Amino acid sequence: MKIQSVLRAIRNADRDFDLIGDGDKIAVALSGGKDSMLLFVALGMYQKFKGKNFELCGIHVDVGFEDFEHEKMKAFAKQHGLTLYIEKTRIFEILQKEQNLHRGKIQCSLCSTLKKGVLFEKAKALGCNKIALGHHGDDAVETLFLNMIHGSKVATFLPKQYMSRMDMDMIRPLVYLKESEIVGVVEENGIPSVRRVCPNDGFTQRQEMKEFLDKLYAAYPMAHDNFITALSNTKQIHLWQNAKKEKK
Ligand SMILES: Nc1ncnc2c1ncn2[C@@H]1O[C@H](COP(=O)(O)OP(=O)(O)OP(=O)(O)O)[C@@H](O)[C@H]1O
Repeated sequence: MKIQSVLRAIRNADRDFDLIGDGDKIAVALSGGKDSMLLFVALGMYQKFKGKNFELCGIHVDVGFEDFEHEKMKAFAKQHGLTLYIEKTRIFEILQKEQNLHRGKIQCSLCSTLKKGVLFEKAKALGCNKIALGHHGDDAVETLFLNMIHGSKVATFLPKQYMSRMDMDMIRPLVYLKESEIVGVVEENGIPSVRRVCPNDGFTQRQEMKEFLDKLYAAYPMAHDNFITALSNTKQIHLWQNAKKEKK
């Protein structure tokens, strides 16, 4: 896939979900992974589209892992003329505390909450009104299945979500892309990603779900596009109306 196709996918998501407006100041949440690195450069290019007047910067929350390749990330931002802020934290130290461990493992949910707090605060301090995350279509489908399995709910994250507590929108401009398309485009365009250093990496429920869905797509290839399309097919939702439960 060419970078132009990524820009088209971003433009379509922007049009369909009203992601980016005139005068926005957007902070890309940069993990260093392929998705957010691609999002950062692609939004830098999208700024040059006609009628797109918004400011852009990147924020990386440094969790405190040893061996994280900050220099690679900084060099990448510099090469593309993008402004990057790195927020140093002691999140990893907090995660490793005995009382915060779950069955001897650090908790992804706590890590995510702490990172989000730092991210929002920095974005607010910089005067940003939107935070852009690197989630894509496959992430949305995985979230849907994880919510059904573990939370008895048919729900996934939204392409645009207003966070009232912080008075800030979270936007996900890559929702129309699949992970395989992102892998292709970052390879073709030499977009780097940092080495993964989180000890939980590869051992999460999300990773299991990814592997489960890959098997399902191998058996039913059409399911891949259909699942993503189904997420916005709101006219065709048929769920049970339980009058007694709804009264509660
Ligand atoms: N340390 C961080 N600092 C800033 N943003 C982050 C950080 N970690 C995650 N994010 C944001 O949250 C999104 C989802 O997080 P997740 O942990 O799934 O990302 P990842 O798979 O490690 O990397 P990526 O999605 O960038 O390939 C990222 O795309 C990024 O926008």
